[in-house]
Amino acid sequence: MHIMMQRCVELLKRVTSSRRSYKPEVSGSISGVSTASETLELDEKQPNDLDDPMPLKFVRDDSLESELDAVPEACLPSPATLAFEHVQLKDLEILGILGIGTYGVVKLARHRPTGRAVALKVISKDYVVSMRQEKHIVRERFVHLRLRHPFVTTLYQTLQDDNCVYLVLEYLPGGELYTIVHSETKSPIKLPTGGLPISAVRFYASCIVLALEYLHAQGTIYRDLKLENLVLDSLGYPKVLDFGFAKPDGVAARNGTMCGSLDYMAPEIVSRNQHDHRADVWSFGILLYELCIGTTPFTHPNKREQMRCINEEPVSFPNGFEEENQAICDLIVSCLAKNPNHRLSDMHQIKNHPFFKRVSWSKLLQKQVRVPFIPDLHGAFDTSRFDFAPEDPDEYIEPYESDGDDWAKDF
Ligand SMILES: Nc1ncnc2c1ncn2[C@@H]1O[C@H](COP(=O)(O)OP(=O)(O)OP(=O)(O)O)[C@@H](O)[C@H]1O
Repeated sequence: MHIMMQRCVELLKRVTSSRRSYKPEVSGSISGVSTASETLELDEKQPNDLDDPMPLKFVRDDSLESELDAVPEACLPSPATLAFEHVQLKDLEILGILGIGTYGVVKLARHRPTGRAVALKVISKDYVVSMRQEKHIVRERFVHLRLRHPFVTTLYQTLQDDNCVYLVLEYLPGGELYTIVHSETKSPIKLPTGGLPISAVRFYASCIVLALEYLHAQGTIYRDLKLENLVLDSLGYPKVLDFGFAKPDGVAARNGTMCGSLDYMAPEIVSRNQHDHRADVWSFGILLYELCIGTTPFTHPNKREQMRCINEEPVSFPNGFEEENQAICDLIVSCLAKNPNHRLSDMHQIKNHPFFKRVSWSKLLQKQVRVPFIPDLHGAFDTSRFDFAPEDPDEYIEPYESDGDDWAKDF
């Protein structure tokens, strides 16, 4: 494992309590995948295999250039639309580590000139190159910078120095939705039987519907919907973060691109068929199930068997749940049709489903509805909703030696 990531993982391990047993602290990637039935070839730097209980993130390079060509220029961010720009690294006081992802360490920082809290996603250039993820990181920046929505994390700016690229994000102090669903100690609304009360499910799901509706209208497929990528703001509203797998939808996804977390992955992605925004509808169905039940519906310690379940097994609910919760179960089943042509086709159809009948979408968008859980926070720098680790003063960052390909030039 890369040394910087390893040090951060060690640091967080010291403070991390219970996490999803099947969530990796740093997940792996599979390269060279050709068909689902073939043995998946693993990147030698990631010693996982299909029988490993750790989940994998599936990544395969696809051409960025043609996707960028397909995005109308009007969609690109104008500097005038950015609310918080001209941040310089020297102005950021790093306070500690909020989270570790596959590619980045996310730190809390104080912007000294304004006194504002920001989340700084730090990504080692050496790590990016060693994992052959240059195009995905460039795409994350490209897609995320132009997004502005109440339920999408704002990316203010990107930066770079010799060894790292940086994403300067708004800090969301309410913690991950994962914590609300799974934590025994930090979730006052988690049901003893697992899952959340249906009214809370409806609230979080409605916000996510609006976020996905916005992303799809922007021509972006998100492709990485999961509880860990939904973080609450100070009012308790969830926001989508992490656009590492998002892609402009201008060009249909080619065969072969596997991306996202397997638990949430649509059958057409698992089977390496073409996919579009309906892959997000599937992931939304999985998320709904997890919000209700407390687990995802297609899990198995063996990844090949899990893929078979995703492709073949019908979704089933615990005893009695369906009888008492017909509307949400119907919605889940309609999102989890194996064939994307038989699925609810878009967020508009989902909004019109009876489960959301009483939702006032306009009030929700203005954040004027009753929230099931308001984080108890003390100030803009409160980290109590995270497994926060003070920054390691000895943190080592692998020096980066460019081979001449200036992939980070726009950061
Ligand atoms: N803006 C933010 N505010 C608060 N916490 C954040 C923010 N951004 C990220 N985090 C925390 O850091 C974690 C990792 O961030 P992120 O998902 O962006 O990294 P990643 O490397 O892309 O991860 P992944 O493994 O999902 O690809 C999140 O799950 C969350 O806990």
